Amino acid sequence: MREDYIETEYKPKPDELVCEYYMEPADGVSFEKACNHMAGESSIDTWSDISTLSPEKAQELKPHVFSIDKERGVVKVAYKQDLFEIDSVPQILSAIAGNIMSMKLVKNLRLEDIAFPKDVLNSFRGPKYGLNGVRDLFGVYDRPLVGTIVKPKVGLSSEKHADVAYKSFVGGCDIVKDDENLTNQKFNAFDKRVKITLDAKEKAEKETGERKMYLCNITAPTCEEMLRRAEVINDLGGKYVMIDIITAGWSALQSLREATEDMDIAIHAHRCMHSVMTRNPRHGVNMVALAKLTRLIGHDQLHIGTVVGKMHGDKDEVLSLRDECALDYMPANDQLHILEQDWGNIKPMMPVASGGLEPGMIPDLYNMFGKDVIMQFGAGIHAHPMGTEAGATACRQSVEAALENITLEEYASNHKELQSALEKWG
Ligand SMILES: O=C(O)[C@H](O)COP(=O)(O)O
Ligand SMILES: [Mg+2]
Repeated sequence: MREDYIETEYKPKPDELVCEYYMEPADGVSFEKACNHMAGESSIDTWSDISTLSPEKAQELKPHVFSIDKERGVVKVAYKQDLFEIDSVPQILSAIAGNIMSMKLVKNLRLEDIAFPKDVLNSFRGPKYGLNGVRDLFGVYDRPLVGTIVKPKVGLSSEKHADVAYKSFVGGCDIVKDDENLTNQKFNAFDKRVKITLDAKEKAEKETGERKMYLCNITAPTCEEMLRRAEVINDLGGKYVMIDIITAGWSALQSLREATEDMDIAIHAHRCMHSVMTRNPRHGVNMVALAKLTRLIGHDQLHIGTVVGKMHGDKDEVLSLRDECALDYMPANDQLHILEQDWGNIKPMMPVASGGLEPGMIPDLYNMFGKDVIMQFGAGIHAHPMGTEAGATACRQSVEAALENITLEEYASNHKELQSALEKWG
């Protein structure tokens, strides 16, 4: 192992990918030694001197640890883009979040953020629709979009599923989506569900005069089957697919984005299982890095948390995820471990707030997110005392109250669905 990767005077070059890490060396290991091994193992080096690594090659490709803050455990590394297959998220992650996460020399290691150089950005498609394209799909520009997740998560027949979707649509939902663990089970097979739920969507569109979308989960055992399911939806005139991004895997996400280039299909990204990597603040991968990779690949909308709902994620974290989805230029924020990123031609993604939400939370969500968000309610609609349709209506009423800056109590006085929701959830 070479021990010359630390150069705190070094300034990253435009052809380098920069990573920020949080690092705790193992007991008895110096911070510098851990830095050198982490930078080497993630690029050109290994645990002992290797005669096959020439000084010239090392000079050309060596990583630079250009910033160290021992007190906070923060380390920044610049990697030459030639180290990577620059249009492959799996390969990039195998380097910058691969073996290094398992090294005995570090007690804890967390990839906080990745800043992509121009050539990497340009080798990915980014979202086809993105935030503004999603708005165009609905023709809705002046309010947050409202969605539901059919509940129960699993167990309904396809017919019952389509009926719950229909009631949600006519009650006021713009979006109905499958839950993350509903794919192609015996009780509710994919091909039947997608057909009759899209029929229910069309019926509701005719009755309400609003554009509606059904986000069917195409997560599948193989890429071939996932793409077949996307094609079925496209052939039926569906405009959306949903995918579980972590369990499906990065190659599947890239394959899906490539395939949808020739379809009229937007992609909804559900992040279930992300907490295996993102929840421990001292080890793993920050959700910000995963969100940036999802945007780079080109999914159109992503779950980012709610602050007020049932999942972990404080306000700072959720809002920096929102910004990383939606801004064209992300300024650096040292405190939040955010690196500067100019997104160039990569379109913004629509942020999605979902998990443990009910109508009474909408004004808080609106204050935090503004209009550019999809708010999704599972139990917050299907556990409404007057039923699914009224639950959806209560959500739309709450959005109206938030937009008009009227208290929910006041608005509820002549909107019975909202009144009933407030009585149930307080
Ligand atoms: O996938 C999701 O985001 C959850 O299923 C939301 O459901 P809930 O609103 O009932 O928590
Ligand atoms: Mg869910």
